[in-house]
Amino acid sequence: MSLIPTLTLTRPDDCHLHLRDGEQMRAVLPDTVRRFARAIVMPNLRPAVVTTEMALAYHDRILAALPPGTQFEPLMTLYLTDNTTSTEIILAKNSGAIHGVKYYPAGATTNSAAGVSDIARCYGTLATMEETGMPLLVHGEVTDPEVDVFDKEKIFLERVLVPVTQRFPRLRVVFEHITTSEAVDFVTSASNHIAATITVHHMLLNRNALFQGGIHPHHYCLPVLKRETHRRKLVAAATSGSPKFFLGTDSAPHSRSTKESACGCAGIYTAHAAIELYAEVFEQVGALDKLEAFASFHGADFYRLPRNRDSITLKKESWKAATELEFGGETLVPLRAGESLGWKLIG
Ligand SMILES: NC(=O)N[C@@H](CC(=O)O)C(=O)O
Ligand SMILES: [Zn+2]
Ligand SMILES: [Zn+2]
Repeated sequence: MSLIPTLTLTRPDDCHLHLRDGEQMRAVLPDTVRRFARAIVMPNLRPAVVTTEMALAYHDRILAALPPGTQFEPLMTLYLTDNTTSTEIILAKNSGAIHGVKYYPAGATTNSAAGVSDIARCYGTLATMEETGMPLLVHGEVTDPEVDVFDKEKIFLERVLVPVTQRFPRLRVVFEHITTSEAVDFVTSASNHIAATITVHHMLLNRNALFQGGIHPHHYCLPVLKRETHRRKLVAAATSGSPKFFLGTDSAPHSRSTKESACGCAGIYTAHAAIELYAEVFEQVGALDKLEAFASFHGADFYRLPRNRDSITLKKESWKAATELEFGGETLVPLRAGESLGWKLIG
């Protein structure tokens, strides 16, 4: 009998993932496929994935890029714009391949220029989403330049999300990559069809990580890292066992040159060690027994998908993350580059 602890889980799903496209997608996809059965794939390509037809074409490009002999189901999303029609929502719903519609406030994050200028313009579309049960996936930050960058999520909640959920009380909503204690409280007390994803980087790092001994572009993402009190609240929510919180890495690859720049891109790459890093967070608070539900059950249940049937196994063994990874002719720097991790994927 081995004395080294192992952890076997139902194979998890990543409910918030950026796969990019082309050669870049081909470079990062194997990391996700090794760990996850399915992922909710974000539509913020250039050009944005605004129609069902574009989403289905992207779906097929992902399948064509899978490493031979592997199984993976991309769960597609549409990119909401001021001009998204109810007809498009119904087409998306009927396709069976599109599982959510992503709301980026215009200018809030990477490739959000084509996003929504004023959510009131989308009320007709939201009504159709409410009727058809199509989830609204939300990047919840205001773009008002007078709002402090660390308050953008909290103010979005007050100004936009609370009013929208009151106006459309049956609308299914995923508040993506939440970072604040206010967001945790809102989701906890909201109705059952309002849920949230939590990234591993927002649970591992507080905002000091941006400035430790100098500026760290590879710790820059949106929403930006928050103070320690918020980090703790996210860990408590993720490990609480509540079905409203589930795994969404928001793994967001950018090349080294676009991150290490005078105006660096937002996004942290975690797909190379995603479930291993979540295991580290859950272990730190003595909640490894809550990891499987958070990673493998709550997201599937929210999206009304069958739970996965196969499993993955992690072993308590130290290994070093690569210092950089190939990224379609360039390189990218993953989280923990060149540093140790305590859990290793073994099958
Ligand atoms: N999270 C990020 O910092 N970046 C994401 C976009 C997003 O999820 O907001 C990206 O596409 O790079
Ligand atoms: Zn986002
Ligand atoms: Zn994202």
